[in-house]
Amino acid sequence: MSDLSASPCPEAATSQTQDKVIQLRVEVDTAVPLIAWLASQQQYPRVYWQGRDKKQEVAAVGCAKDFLFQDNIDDERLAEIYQSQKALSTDPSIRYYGGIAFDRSIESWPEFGRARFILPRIELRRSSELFSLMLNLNFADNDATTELQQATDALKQLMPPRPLVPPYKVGLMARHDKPAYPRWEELVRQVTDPEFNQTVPKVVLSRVSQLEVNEVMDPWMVLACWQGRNQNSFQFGFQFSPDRAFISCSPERLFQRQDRELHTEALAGTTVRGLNQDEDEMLANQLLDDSKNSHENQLVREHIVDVLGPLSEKVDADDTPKIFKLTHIQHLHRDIRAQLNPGVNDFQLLLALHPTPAVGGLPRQEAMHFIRGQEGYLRGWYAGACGYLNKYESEFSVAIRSALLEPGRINLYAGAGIVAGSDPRAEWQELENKLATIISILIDF
Ligand SMILES: C=C(O[C@H]1C=CC=C(C(=O)O)[C@@H]1O)C(=O)O
Ligand SMILES: [Mg+2]
Repeated sequence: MSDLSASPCPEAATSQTQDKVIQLRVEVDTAVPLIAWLASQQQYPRVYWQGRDKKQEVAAVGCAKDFLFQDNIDDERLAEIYQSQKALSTDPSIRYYGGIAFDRSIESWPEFGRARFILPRIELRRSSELFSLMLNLNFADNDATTELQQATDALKQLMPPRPLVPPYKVGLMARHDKPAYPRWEELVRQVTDPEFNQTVPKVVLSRVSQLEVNEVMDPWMVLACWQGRNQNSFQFGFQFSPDRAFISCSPERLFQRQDRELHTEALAGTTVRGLNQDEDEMLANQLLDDSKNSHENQLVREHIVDVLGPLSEKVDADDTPKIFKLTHIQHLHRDIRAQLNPGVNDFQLLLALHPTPAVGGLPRQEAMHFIRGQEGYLRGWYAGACGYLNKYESEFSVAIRSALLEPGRINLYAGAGIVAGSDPRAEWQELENKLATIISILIDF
């Protein structure tokens, strides 16, 4: 790492290229525990990302460029800004990390905004077994001397990784669910009412469970434990200031794009895991045969195929669902692949695909309208889309199984797809099942 701290000089940075945004890289010859490294840094923002296949892992600190859309956001403008930012560099390795809120037409959480993307100042990336340290320089907004001074300062502030304190349970003082059960029951009844359901066949209702705690939790320690107990998921976190962090251990891919090849999926329909292999198998078979759960998944598949059609040369989706297993629950899952039309960009994909009927509903606008008016709390980045983009590849996960950590409070989010045949009690229990992994980490019971 000392190589890099010594190297940023204006000549090295600007002479070889006309690019305004450039990245300097050095290989790191020892394995670094990335979450522990991130937890010991003192700079903000702090970002962590690990893909579901575990091939790519990133910890990033500081920022060389920050796009925050706090009050309002015009999707076309967002796409334009990204296109012009992309034009500032020819380096395929430069990535912007960030997320969009579930509902960009209403207010979102402070700091996170309706959308926020950053070009980190420093990234530590693992690609399979190889580690590298990247320094991003942005000469579009700063003169060379100022930019290099800021970059050098950021490098000097880097700290070595400290071992994370072993898991401990928090002292829980109170828990508040919003909506609480009586309201939940009312909402499920409204959505399953035949007249409503005829025009709006699916609404994904959700709940925030606010845990009042008397300790300061290190979000990165919580994420590291969560990661240890939920291997089959994306893991990511965004902390823009010391007081708030959004972390997620989500099984759901919104999309992965490599050049024009797109992978997405329909993940919806849920049951618990069995206590032994036979019971687990039986539950999986019941899930595959269950009409309510099949309908939940089928609606997602159909919608994704429909919206990808105009953007793609070819779309291909699994006809029958498979089982996708997590630690405490199992889902129905269908793979969907597409060959995109030339020129389709990531923001077009984000806007077309998000929110999928696995987190919003169908028809999208009517379901969103219902959620906005009735759910009774602000989803913010829960069920939003988080990930990274660059010229040739991008990946986004749907930010479910997520938590917002604030001083004295942990907000846990869970939702369930409500369709004809949904029972309020069973769907409430499904929310609980979806929180089982994180609750088992946080609380002694
Ligand atoms: C909305 C969530 O889950 C979605 C993803 C998989 C299964 C789901 C379900 O069976 O209801 C949901 O559509 C959540 O976990 O908050
Ligand atoms: Mg469900």
